[in-house]
Amino acid sequence: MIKVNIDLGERSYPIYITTDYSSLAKSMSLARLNGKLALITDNNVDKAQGEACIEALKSNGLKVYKYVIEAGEKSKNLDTIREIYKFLIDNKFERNSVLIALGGGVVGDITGFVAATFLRGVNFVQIPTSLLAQADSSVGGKVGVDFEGKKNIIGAFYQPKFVYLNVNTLKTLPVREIQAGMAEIVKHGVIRDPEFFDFIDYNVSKIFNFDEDVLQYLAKVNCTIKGSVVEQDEKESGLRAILNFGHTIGHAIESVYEFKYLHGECVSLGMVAALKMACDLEMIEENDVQRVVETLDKIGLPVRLDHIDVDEVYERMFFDKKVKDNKITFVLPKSIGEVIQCVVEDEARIKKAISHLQS
Ligand SMILES: NC(=O)c1ccc[n+]([C@@H]2O[C@H](COP(=O)([O-])OP(=O)(O)OC[C@H]3O[C@@H](n4cnc5c(N)ncnc54)[C@H](O)[C@@H]3O)[C@@H](O)[C@H]2O)c1
Ligand SMILES: O=C(O)C(=O)C[C@@H](O)[C@H](O)[C@H](O)COP(=O)(O)O
Ligand SMILES: [Zn+2]
Repeated sequence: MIKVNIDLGERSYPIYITTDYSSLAKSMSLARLNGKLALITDNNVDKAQGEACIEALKSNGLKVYKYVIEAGEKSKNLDTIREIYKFLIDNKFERNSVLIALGGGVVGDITGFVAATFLRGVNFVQIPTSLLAQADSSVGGKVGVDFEGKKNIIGAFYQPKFVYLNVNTLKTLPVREIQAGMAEIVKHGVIRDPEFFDFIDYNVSKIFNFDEDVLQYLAKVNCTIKGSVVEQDEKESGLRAILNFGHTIGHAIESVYEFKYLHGECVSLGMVAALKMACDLEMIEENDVQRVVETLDKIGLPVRLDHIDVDEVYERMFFDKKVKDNKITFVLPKSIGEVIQCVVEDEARIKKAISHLQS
């Protein structure tokens, strides 16, 4: 088992990178979590992973209350939150209770938000089962839901007690979801680590063939990159916004197309648009842009769309959390491994970047 620590003072926690559920019960004891347990999952994950995970928890003699939501982004809203609150109240959950998120980013974001707000905060554990959740959403404490078509507009920062990352859960994940998860991994390489970017590019086929060593190394470096950014700026007052590379345009595409495209797919498109904008601004070499686009393409991620409604996407970008005084801050790469934050006010330039996505 590999351990990565996220150092946030009294909110510090370990990420355990494993290949099965056998250390889960021990991890619960180590974290001194012995209150009532609610496992929140979705219908797909429940079918694929529920039994093995619950069996592992029960080996501590723990009773597990399970709540299953419908899979997909459309569940990431306040209606689902309300139903989970009712479930917890009906089953008399108390302050020392533990909410376990078993699933992808949707389950993690929802469960974390309930944990942050129910009884003003109960214990929270992340067991990420999608590649995207293992590489990104289970780490760093951003939790929340979408509202009226706007992404993550209601939420909190709330850290888990630990993250239990079993790379073999990926074996039951659909290929399209693995591709989507890879977008956030490529993002980490582009914003912080050129060697890691090369590693990803070189190992694409091993990743898709579930090579345990490659997957564990991938998870370790990802969590270390994301963790180091979060450690320096937990509440996103500055540096952390670099983790939003590709998300300004990406989130807008996600909302405009009403979640027809997966989050990771939209991040891929958003990264391509940001790279093109940086190239137009002569900040990055064309060659670096091409390398990232080729890697995304090799993974099977979208790098353009048959049709893109440039005006709609532009309007929707103004709900981004990086908007201040109606001006948008973009995260733009200078090279593979380095990004800067930069206000871009020129509407024509922004629209040109979006229109680069039209095939
Ligand atoms: N909090 C953060 O920092 C953060 C970071 C990145 C993304 N996000 C959010 O995460 C969400 C996307 O996460 P996601 O891509 O994991 O989506 P998801 O949670 O919808 O999971 C993707 C799909 O895979 C299924 N699935 C997950 N694990 C499985 C497994 N092991 N076997 C079989 N099926 C499995 C799910 O049921 C779902 O259908 C978005 O809402 C995004 O905004 C949050
Ligand atoms: O952890 C972060 O910080 C991120 O920005 C990671 C993103 O990949 C993630 O999609 C996040 O949920 C986006 O946050 P938002 O604040 O732009 O809604
Ligand atoms: Zn993201």
